[in-house]
Amino acid sequence: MSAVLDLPRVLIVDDEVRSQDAIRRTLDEDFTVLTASNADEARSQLERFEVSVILCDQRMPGLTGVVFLKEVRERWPDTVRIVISGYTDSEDIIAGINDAGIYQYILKPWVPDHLLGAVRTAAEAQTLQRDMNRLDVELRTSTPVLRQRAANKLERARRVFDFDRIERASGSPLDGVCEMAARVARYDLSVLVLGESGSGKELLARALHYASPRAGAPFVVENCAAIPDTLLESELFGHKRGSFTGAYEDHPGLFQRAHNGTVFLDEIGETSPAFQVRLLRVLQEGEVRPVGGARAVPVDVRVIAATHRDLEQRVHEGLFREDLYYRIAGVSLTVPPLRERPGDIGPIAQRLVGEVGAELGRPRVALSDEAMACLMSYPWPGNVRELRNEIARAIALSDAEVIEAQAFSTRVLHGQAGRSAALNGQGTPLPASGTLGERLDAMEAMVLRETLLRHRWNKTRAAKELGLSRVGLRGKMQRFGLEG
Ligand SMILES: Nc1ncnc2c1ncn2[C@@H]1O[C@H](COP(=O)(O)OP(=O)(O)OP(=O)(O)O)[C@@H](O)[C@H]1O
Repeated sequence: MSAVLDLPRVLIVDDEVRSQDAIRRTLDEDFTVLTASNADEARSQLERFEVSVILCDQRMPGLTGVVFLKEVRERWPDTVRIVISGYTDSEDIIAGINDAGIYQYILKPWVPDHLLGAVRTAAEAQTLQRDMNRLDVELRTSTPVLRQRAANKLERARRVFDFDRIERASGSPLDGVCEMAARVARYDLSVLVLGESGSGKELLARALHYASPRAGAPFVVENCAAIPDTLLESELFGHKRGSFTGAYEDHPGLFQRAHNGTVFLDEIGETSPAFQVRLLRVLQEGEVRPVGGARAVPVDVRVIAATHRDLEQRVHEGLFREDLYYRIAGVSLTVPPLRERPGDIGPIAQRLVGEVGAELGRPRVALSDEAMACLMSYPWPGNVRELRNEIARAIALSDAEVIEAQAFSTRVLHGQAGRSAALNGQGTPLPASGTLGERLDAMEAMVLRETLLRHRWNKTRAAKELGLSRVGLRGKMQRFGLEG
């Protein structure tokens, strides 16, 4: 470990000691570097130290980096997550970008300056988030200068998480939802956000928090479906040292960390009856009793809960406590699924291209008109999250700065096929006129391009799939002007 202990901590998880050393040498001057060779070692480092950034190799003994980082997101949400991977792992990683909340992925062989820059930016992002969480304390206890600084930071956070951050077309059904959320923000009512998975419930809850008088105190998120009951209780209400195996020290719990702020309880509909009783008691009494603790601790939080279920129906079925339902559903807001507001797809896609492009180091990428039309005609069962994943995938798989529709997955192209007579059964646009030879040529060019895209322009693999020799494939690529 580096000698200077007050530098931000970075944890490298890699089973190859030589890679660990190379990364350590790159980061050593700016960070306190910790290392782990496997998930168990990484967990014990995370339990012992506050880690700003975790850099995890995608290939780990027993599990993938992305799977491990999902766990890190749930248990240590403040640690910014970066994955380092080989070229061939990118599909897996793109699929996990949202689930594991990966801040960035870095391809091997990495360039030292690039790696250092990425980790510095990640550490700054973590500091900003942590600062925002501490604003409340600063505002209440510090000198006028510090108070002013804290107020400025809060103003910045308010701008970042403003309702305008929720992209939508003018006249979108979301206008009414945001208006209502902005109105209830100033009153200390509990709010229940309903909507399909990936539709933007958390984004709405965050905007509501930052528009509320509690904005200076933390906004903390717990996904109630992600962890088993007993862990959920200790996550939310805390635990005392020794209260169960693995409880090595006192742990304050999210309700305490969110004191004066907002707790966002995602997927509340998935909680067990036993947990619902405990949560109800906390909300009624305004105090939490850590697992294994004798004393209750007073907490003042606003609860925003969310679910993709019909919670009223679950109450009728006896699966959700009625008294808890009325506690958490002071006001209900519904985020409509993306397919019910197709006008929003365009503005959201534009924003996501900008955001994801910047994250992947491709700030100038844009969508072709045809690609945009393709996105707009797909029903998006996974809502904005699916749209974001699709855009991330297309950017990563395409070398060009203008993303064409062919860079999308066949699922999305296929969705377009269902609604357009000009498309064949593969979802590939066919020329509407021309001789049979010309139309077959156009189709052949599309099949070649689609296959090459999927194999990231690896000619050996594309030729193998198509039953061609490499030379044969190269000849066809030249004929159709395809370049990789
Ligand atoms: N209107 C929007 N404008 C821009 N980004 C959006 C919008 N809606 C959602 N997103 C983005 O889509 C992703 C999913 O949104 P979010 O996490 O808020 O959905 P959710 O409904 O809470 O999902 P889940 O219930 O599965 O947790 C996030 O990256 C979010 O920033």
